Amino acid sequence: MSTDTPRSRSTDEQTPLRLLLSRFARPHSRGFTFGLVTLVLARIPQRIPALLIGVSLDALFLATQPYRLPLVPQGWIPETPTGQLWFTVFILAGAVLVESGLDWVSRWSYYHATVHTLHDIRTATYDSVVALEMSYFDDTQSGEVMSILNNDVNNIDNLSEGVYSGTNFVSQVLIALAFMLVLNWQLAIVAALIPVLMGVLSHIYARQIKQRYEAVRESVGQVNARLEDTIDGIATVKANTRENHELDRVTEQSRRYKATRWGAIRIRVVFSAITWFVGRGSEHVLLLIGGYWILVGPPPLMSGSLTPGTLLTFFMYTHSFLIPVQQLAVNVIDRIQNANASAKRVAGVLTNSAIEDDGDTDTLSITDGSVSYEDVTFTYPTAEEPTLRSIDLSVDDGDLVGIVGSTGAGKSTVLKLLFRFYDPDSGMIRIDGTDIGTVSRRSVREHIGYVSQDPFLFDGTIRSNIAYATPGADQETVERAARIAGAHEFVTSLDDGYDTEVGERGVKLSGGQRQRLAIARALLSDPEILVLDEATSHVDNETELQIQQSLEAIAGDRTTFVIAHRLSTVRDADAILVLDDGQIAERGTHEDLLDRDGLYADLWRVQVGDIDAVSDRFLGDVPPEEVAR
Ligand SMILES: Nc1ncnc2c1ncn2[C@@H]1O[C@H](COP(=O)(O)OP(=O)(O)OP(=O)(O)O)[C@@H](O)[C@H]1O
Repeated sequence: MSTDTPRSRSTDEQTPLRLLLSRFARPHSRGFTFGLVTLVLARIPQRIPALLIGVSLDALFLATQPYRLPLVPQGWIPETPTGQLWFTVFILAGAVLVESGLDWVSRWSYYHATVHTLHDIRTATYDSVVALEMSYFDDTQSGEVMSILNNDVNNIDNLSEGVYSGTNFVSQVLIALAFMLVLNWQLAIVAALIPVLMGVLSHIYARQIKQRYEAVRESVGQVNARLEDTIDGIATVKANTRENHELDRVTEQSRRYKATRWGAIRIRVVFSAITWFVGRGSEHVLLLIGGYWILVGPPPLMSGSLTPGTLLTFFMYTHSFLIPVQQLAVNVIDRIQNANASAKRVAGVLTNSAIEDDGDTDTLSITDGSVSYEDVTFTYPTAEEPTLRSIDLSVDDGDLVGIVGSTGAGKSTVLKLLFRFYDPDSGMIRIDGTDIGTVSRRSVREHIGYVSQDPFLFDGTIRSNIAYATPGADQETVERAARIAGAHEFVTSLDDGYDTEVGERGVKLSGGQRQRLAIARALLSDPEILVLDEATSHVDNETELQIQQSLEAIAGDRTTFVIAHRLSTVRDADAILVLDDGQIAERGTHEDLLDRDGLYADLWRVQVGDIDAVSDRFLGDVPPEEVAR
């Protein structure tokens, strides 16, 4: 877990944006503030050229006014027109220089703070995602999760951009208006109507676009989920020649995305046109009022004089803030609403209450590794009926327990509860007498080695995969684990041995090879309890025999659970549990169970090919494809 961005859920009802600002932007507030203050300061020199040009027009070219500048002592201004021209150009150059310098430090500071904030949001969101309970991943497609972690986090950049541009545009307008007020306050009030009008329009726009952007972000997630699904299953798609079917499904999602996106763009285009028209029209009204004032005299409700130079300055100011005001009304609102929709999805993860180990600080300490289930009943969050009912079992430390039963009987689920991937509805699971529901999940998992049905290898070398849970392990220890798992021989036959790159998800290895590496990985950390879930399902008969023979070595003196479809794998187990429809139907050693002549005996007969001896009851219960397995 990252230390600089602690995983903490907000308890109060914050809006997504506020949550992100208070949690992630605040630590970088100095960079943001400095960036915004210098941005605003840069707008002052930006407004000087229009003023100077107006004054020069009146004083130098029309010669109707003396050369005078607000706040500049008259003694500083040269007396000759040529001197005044040089003075004008000198100040213009100085203004541009100061503006560029301030803009440079402003961007540097602001964007530096932005990339750091986004980095913190990204890592904290990832941290929160991996901390979520398994049920979140059961309900959410991985493409959707990726879309939040990637697209939505990146999209929050729009918020930073929006705030920066918004501050830029607002300060451009306000500072221009301040200059205008000094020059001619009456005309300045007319000019101020333009941003006010735009403000009203942008308020309407913001309300219209909000929901549309939320729909867009949602459909981006759905498109990603669809794409990821088909790319993950590309071999199945090709083998079943379902490329066209998948294309149709992707096209359908993409069509939905296109429709939501177009809905947002349409509104944006319409508002762009309206604001542009209103802005331009207002500018022309200002020109009309100013021109009338110069040619005829002050219009109604106005008094005093107006020079052509001042009107030119006004015209340049209003013209220069037309684009910012229009951008503010549409683009900035657009960016902020777009980012807001993403912030909502990111905040949904950050504030998700289904966090593992939330508040569980006690840790499990294991001395022996005995395990007991006491009347455990469990229902998957998305299921209606319990998957496990009244499971009772007691395993002494060091025992090897086989778990068998037909497909879907609940074998994997029994052991998922041991890892606290889920907690039981009722009943209790104890390890060495401690109720695992009272200690942190991490501490439980640290003591259990796990080889799943479909072991996952990470992109990297064989060595790094074996040492995944024990990164500091030396070569000798890695090799020892690989030998026990029956992997050393094939690894050393590869050109690069333990340095062989396995490819994404281990695609460059066979299923059996992946499984053996996963067993080596589980053994390396020398856990007190080991869970092998169908660890021999992908291996050939020869390898299975090897693993079966070495099962004793693999199990060592640790408590070991082996889920097996091939009953031969567990025939020497200290105890075999036979699961049927979420309940333990039978238990005992291989011989006990054969003597009992129940479900296990039938399963055994099927596996040794003695189909004629299988009981009618079993044939009635079990679907034909299961008999054939
Ligand atoms: N995440 C889940 N959400 C809802 N139901 C689930 C989930 N995982 C498994 N199930 C259901 O729970 C039941 C038991 O599944 P489980 O994987 O434990 O069976 P199993 O005995 O290990 O089967 P198999 O031998 O085929 O691996 C099945 O009906 C399955 O559909």
